[in-house]
Amino acid sequence: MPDPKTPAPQATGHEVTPRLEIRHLRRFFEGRAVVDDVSLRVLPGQVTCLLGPSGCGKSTTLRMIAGVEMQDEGEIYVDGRLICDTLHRVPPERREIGLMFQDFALFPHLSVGDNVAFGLRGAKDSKRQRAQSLLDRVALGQYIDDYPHQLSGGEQQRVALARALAPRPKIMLMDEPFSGLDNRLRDGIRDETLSLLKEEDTAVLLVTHEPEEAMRMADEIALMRDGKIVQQGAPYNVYTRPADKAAVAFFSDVNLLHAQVNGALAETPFGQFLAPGMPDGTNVEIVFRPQHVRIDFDRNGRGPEATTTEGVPARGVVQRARFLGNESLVEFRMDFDGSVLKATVPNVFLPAEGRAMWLTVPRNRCFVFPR
Ligand SMILES: Nc1ncnc2c1ncn2[C@@H]1O[C@H](COP(=O)(O)OP(=O)(O)OP(=O)(O)O)[C@@H](O)[C@H]1O
Repeated sequence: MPDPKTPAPQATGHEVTPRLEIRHLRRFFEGRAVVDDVSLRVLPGQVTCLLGPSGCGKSTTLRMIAGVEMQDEGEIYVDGRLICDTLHRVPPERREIGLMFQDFALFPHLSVGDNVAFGLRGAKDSKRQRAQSLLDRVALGQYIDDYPHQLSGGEQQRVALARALAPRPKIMLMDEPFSGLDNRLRDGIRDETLSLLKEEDTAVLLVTHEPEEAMRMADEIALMRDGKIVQQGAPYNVYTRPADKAAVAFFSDVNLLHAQVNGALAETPFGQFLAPGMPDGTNVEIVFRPQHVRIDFDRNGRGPEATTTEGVPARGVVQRARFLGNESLVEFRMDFDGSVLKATVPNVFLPAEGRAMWLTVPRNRCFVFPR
């Protein structure tokens, strides 16, 4: 058994002790590291989203924290106490960790109230009281004596949430918990869930492959790829200062320009881009999102004046324009090399096919990465 007094090695007197901390977790399947040196911390009342494409190792990470899977390397700490390394492990039921998965299963033969109270100890009255207060909180108080089959899918999901929260877990692990819900229900349930978890000061580690869900829910996003965390930070920082091209592309469509560095500058048809610290001859990709492309009208064969912040305009011809509801997507075939660049514009903007327009790329919205 790990010594419960063993502190997390980096804990100091001044910082808040993370509710959950994992250090250098590794898990191999058939010789392949599906979780490869993953470290992260979640503070009380904080939501961290483990975000990444299918198969990148998110669920395996969660299963190791829950204790249903054993890591090959690394340690797990709760409130600064070691609960699991490769030699010792606190069993899952003693980790004070709640689980909520997409395929939650309520007990069909138990009432809603008994489902919520299932993991509780103590007197019947106090268990019912706790169940009632949590059900009230998820707006299902009046269904305490009903049975799961009498509730809708979304309502059952809220019961599952109340059940997971009932024992007041220190940590809640959630694996795509909202993906089974239809869109109309999802936003409301997500927001309710979040406020309930914050109110209980629970540390949440939520796994999702949907960037919008992570942006909506997370205090911190840990972007995962091929078993590794490639970037970690507040949603705004991960979105606006992506670590690499794939990190940009995970959140939105991207446009790409290829160039070579000369004197710390990359020359393109949109003018020069700064490439600080990159040696001459480095092949780079300039990456920018369609929403940041500026569109200007053609003025007798010319575009707007070049500026240092916007660079040089390049001419393109509208190939296709579609209205997507909140925005319009316009695809341009560019004169300089025949490639297609995408631009999105709020609301309705549907220029005719074949119309010439000028595009510029604001420098503060571009990312220059070595290829
Ligand atoms: N028990 C196992 N035996 C062998 N390979 C496994 C096992 N469990 C997971 N894997 C593999 O490990 C990799 C990571 O799986 P994991 O379920 O953690 O990914 P994920 O990011 O959660 O994906 P998804 O979102 O699709 O669930 C996958 O390639 C998967 O096939």
